[in-house]
Amino acid sequence: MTAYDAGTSDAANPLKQMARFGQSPWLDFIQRSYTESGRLKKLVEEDGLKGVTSNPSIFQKAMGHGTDYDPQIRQILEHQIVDAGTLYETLAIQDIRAAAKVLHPVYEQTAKVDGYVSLEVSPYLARDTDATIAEARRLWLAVGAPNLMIKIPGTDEGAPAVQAAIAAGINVNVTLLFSLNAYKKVVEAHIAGLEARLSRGESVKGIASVASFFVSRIDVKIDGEIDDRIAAGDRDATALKALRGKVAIANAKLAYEYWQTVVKSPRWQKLAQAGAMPQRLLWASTSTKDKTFSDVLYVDGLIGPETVNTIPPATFDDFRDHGRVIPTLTQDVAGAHAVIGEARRLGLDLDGVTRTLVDEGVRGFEEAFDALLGAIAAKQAAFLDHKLTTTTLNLPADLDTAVKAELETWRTQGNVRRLWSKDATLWTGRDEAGWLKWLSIVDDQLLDLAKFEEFQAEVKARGFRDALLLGMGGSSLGPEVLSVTFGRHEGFPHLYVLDSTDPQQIRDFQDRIDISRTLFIVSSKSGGTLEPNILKAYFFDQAKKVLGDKAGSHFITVTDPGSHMEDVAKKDGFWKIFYGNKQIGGRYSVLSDFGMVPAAIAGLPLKRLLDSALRGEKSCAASVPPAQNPGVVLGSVLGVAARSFGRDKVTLLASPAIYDMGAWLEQLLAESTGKDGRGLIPIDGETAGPASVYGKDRVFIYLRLSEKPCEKQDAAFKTLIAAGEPVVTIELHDRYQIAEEFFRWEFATAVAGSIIGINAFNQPDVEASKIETKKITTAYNETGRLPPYEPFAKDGAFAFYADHKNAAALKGDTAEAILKAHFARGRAGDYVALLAYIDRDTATREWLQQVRLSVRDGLKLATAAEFGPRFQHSTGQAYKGGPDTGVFVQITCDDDVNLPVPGEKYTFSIVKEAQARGDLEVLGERGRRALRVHIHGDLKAGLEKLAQAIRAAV
Ligand SMILES: O=C(CO)[C@@H](O)[C@H](O)[C@H](O)[C@H](O)COP(=O)(O)O
Ligand SMILES: O=C[C@H](O)COP(=O)(O)O
Repeated sequence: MTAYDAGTSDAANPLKQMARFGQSPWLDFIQRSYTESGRLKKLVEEDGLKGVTSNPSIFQKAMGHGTDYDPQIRQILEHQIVDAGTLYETLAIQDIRAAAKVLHPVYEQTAKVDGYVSLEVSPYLARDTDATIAEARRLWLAVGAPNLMIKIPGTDEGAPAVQAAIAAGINVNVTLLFSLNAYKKVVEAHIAGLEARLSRGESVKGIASVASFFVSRIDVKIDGEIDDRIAAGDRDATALKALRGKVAIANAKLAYEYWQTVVKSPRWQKLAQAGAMPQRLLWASTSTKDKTFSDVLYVDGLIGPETVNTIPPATFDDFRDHGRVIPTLTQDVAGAHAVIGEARRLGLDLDGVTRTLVDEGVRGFEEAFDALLGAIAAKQAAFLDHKLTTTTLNLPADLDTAVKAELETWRTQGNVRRLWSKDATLWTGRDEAGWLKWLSIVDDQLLDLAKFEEFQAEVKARGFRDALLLGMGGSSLGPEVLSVTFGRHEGFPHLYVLDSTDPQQIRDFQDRIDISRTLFIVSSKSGGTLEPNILKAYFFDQAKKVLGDKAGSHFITVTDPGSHMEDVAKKDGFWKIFYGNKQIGGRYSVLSDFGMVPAAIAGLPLKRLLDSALRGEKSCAASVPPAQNPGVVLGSVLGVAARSFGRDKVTLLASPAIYDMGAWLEQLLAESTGKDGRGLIPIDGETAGPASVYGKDRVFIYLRLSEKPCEKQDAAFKTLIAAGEPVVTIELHDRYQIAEEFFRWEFATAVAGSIIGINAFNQPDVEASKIETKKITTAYNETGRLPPYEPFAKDGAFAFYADHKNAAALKGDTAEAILKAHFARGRAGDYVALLAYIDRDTATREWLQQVRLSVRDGLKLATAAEFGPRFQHSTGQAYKGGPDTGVFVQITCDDDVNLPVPGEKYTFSIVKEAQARGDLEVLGERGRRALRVHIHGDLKAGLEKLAQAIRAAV
C-alpha cells in the first residue's frame, strides 16, 4: 500500500501513535490529484496527518511531469498573457489553498498548533534578505489562508527575513537547517520577531513557526567521508565505521536539547505568558538514503514531544507498516553528545559538511525550480502554439554544443534574472542599468492604451489623408516597419517615413502628400538630431504656405522630455507632444511612444500589437530559464557564433510581406553590439544564394511569415541547412507577431551584447560622424562655401576620394582598376558595404541590390547595401566601431534638385555632402578601408557605368 491510497485507521497505527509522544506527522508532499481525489483527506482522517510541506523539488515532481495541471494551464492561457513564473505560482497557490482547506479542521482542533501547509519563497532569493521579506509578505497575502506557513531558508540572509516575517505576523517554516549554529540564529530571529510585536503592543498569539532541521543529508555526507577514509586504509577505520548512520540523529538531538533550554528561558517564558507558541523543531529530509539502514530510521529515531516529522509518502507508508513509536528523541542524549564528540575527535568535518549542505540545498532547490519553470515554459509554448512565433535552430554540431554550454552558464549564473534586475555587470558594469526601461515598457503602454486609442480616434476624426514622419534611426525605423508591413488602414492616413537629406528624396515625399491633409510627426528622442530638425524646418515652412498660422496644428512630436524639440513644438503650437522615456535608447524604443504614436496614426489595432509584444516579453521573462527563453536562446546563438566561431555576419532574410523588419533589426544589432572592435555585422536583405557564395562567417536568420511565405526563400534555406550552415528559422504565424519579435530581438541583442562583452546600449561612434558633419556645415554657414575637397583620381563621370592612406593603396587610372585595388583588400571573413548617398527609390534600391549580389558572388564576401545618411544612424556604428573587417564604398552624386533649409545658409544638398564627407573622414581616421566614388552628371547613366565597373572589378 502507498500513501497515495492511504492505509487503514487503527489504534495501532504508528502514525497515529506519534501523537501520544507529542509528535505530529506531516506529509512532505503535495500534488493536485492527490488532494482532489480525497487521498490527502484520508491521511488526515485515518493516519492522523497534521500538516503538509512543499518545496521546489516537490512542486517540480508534481507539476513538471504528467498532465494533472494541463486543464488549468490551458484555461489561464486562454484569458491571460503570463510568464512561466506567474503560471507556476497560480497553480501552486491553488494547490496550497486546497491542501490548507483539507488541513483546516486540524488547525482548528489543535488550536493552531498543527494543520499547516507550507509554501516556500523562491529559492532564487535565498541570499537576499529584503527580497525574501517582500516575497514572504506577497505569498502570505496571495494565498490568504490562516494555516499557511511561508518557508524561508535558514541561511545567514534568511534569518533576518524570518525575524521580519514573524514580526509581521506571518507563520514561518524555516527550512534548510543543518547546523546547530544556524538553528540558534533562527531561534533568536523567531524570538526577536515576537518581541518586536510585543514591544509594538501587538499580539503574539497564534503565530506559528517550525524550524526544519534536515537529517538524512548529513549522514549521506558524513558517511560518504567515512567510507572514503576507510577505503583509503584509515587507521581509525573501526571507530569511523561505528559512526555510520549516527551523526545526523545525534546532531538533531542536540538541536532538540538546545530547544528545551530555550523554552525554559525567562526570555521565552515572557513571550509564552503573552500567548506565544514555541517554534517547534521539524525533522525534514527523513527518507532513508542508505538502503543498508532501516527505511524508517529518521522517523523512529527522532520521536519526541512538541516536534514535527515531515515524511515523504513512501516513508510514510513504511512507518505506518512497521514504525516503532518510542520517545527516542529524549533518550540517550549523552550518547548523542558522545557521537558528535567522537566525530570531532576523528576529524569528521561536521561544520564543513553543514556549510556545504546549505549551499547544496539552496542550489538543489534552484535547480529544481529551474527544471520546474523550464517544464512549465515548454508546456506554455506548446499550448500557445501559433499564438507565439516558432523558432527552429539548425546549427553545426560545434556551435550547437557551445550554445548549449552558454545557456547552461546563463542558467547556473542566474543571468536572466540578473538581466531583468538590471545588473550592469552583465555588460561592462557602467551605465547599462539606466538604459533598460524597454524591459517593462509594454506593460506601461498597455496601462496607457486608452491614451493611444483616444488619440487614434482624434486622428481619424480629423480626416488626414497622409502622415509624414520625419526622423532618423531609432526614431524612424520601427515606424517604417509598421508602415511597410501593415500598409494603409481604411479611415486613417497613409504613414510615410522620411529619413534622408537627399533633396530628390525629400521632393519625392513632398509630391506624394497633400500638405493640407497631412499630419507631420517630428520624431527625435534627443530632439537635437540635425535631420529631423531641418526636415521639420522645411516642412513647417511648406505647411505655413498652405495652412498659414494653422500649420502647428498639423504637427506633432515624439521626443524626450526637456528636449530642444519639445521647445520647438511648444513655440510653434504643435497639436500634440508625446514623450519618450529617457531610459530607453532609440533602437529599443519601438514599443514606446516612438512606435505606438505612428501605429495609432496609421490605424493599427494597438491592443493586438501590444498583446503580441507582451507575449514576447513574457516568453523572455526572468522566470523563464535560458534554454526555454527565446530571447536568451537567440542571443546566445548570435553571441557565441560571433565570439567563438568568427560567425559575426548576421544574415537576415525575411518573407517579402515583412521584409522591412531587417531594416529595424540591422540597427538594433549593429548599433548595440558593434563597438570596441567587436560586434555583429548585420547583412540585411542579401538575396539567398547557393552555399558556395558564402564564407564561414555567417549565421543565417530566416524570418518566415507562414501565412505568406516565399517558395524561393524556403528552397534556398533548405539548401543552406543541408549544406550545414547555421540557420535560425523564426516563423511568424501572422504579421502582428512582429511585435513579439520586436521584444524578443531587443532581449536577444542585450544577451548577445553581454556574451560579446560590450555595452549594448551606447553608440559611441555615431557621434563622431555627426561632429565632422557639423564642422562642415558650420564652415559653410560662415563662408558660404564648402571646404576644398580634391579627388585623388578621376575617370570620366567618376571622381574618387579617400584619405591619404587609403588613396595610397588605391593606385589606378580607371574606375575598374581603383575599385579592383579596393576590393582586393578584402579577405575571407571581411564584408563589403556599399553606402549610397542618393535618392532611395525602387530603381536605386534594385540597382544597389544587383550590385551587392555581384560583389558577393564575385568576392565571396558578405555585403551590406545601405543608403546615406540613413545608415549613419544605424549600421554606421558598427562600421566605425565594430570589427575592422569592412571594405567601404561610398557612392555620391550631383544633385539635380536642391532644397533650402529655412534659417540656414546651407541647403539639403550641402548637408548631404557634409554627411558623406564627415563619415568618410571618420572611417579613414579609424583606419578603415574606405573609398568614395562621386558620380558627376546624370545619375542613372552614372549608376549603370558604376555597376559595370564594379562587376568588372570583382
Ligand atoms: O523543509 C521541508 C519542510 O519544512 C521539507 O519539505 C524539505 O524540503 C524536505 O524534507 C527535504 O528537501 C527533503 O530532502 P531529501 O530527502 O531530498 O534529502
Ligand atoms: O537612432 C537614433 C538616431 O540617431 C536619431 O536620434 P534621435 O531620435 O535622438 O533624433
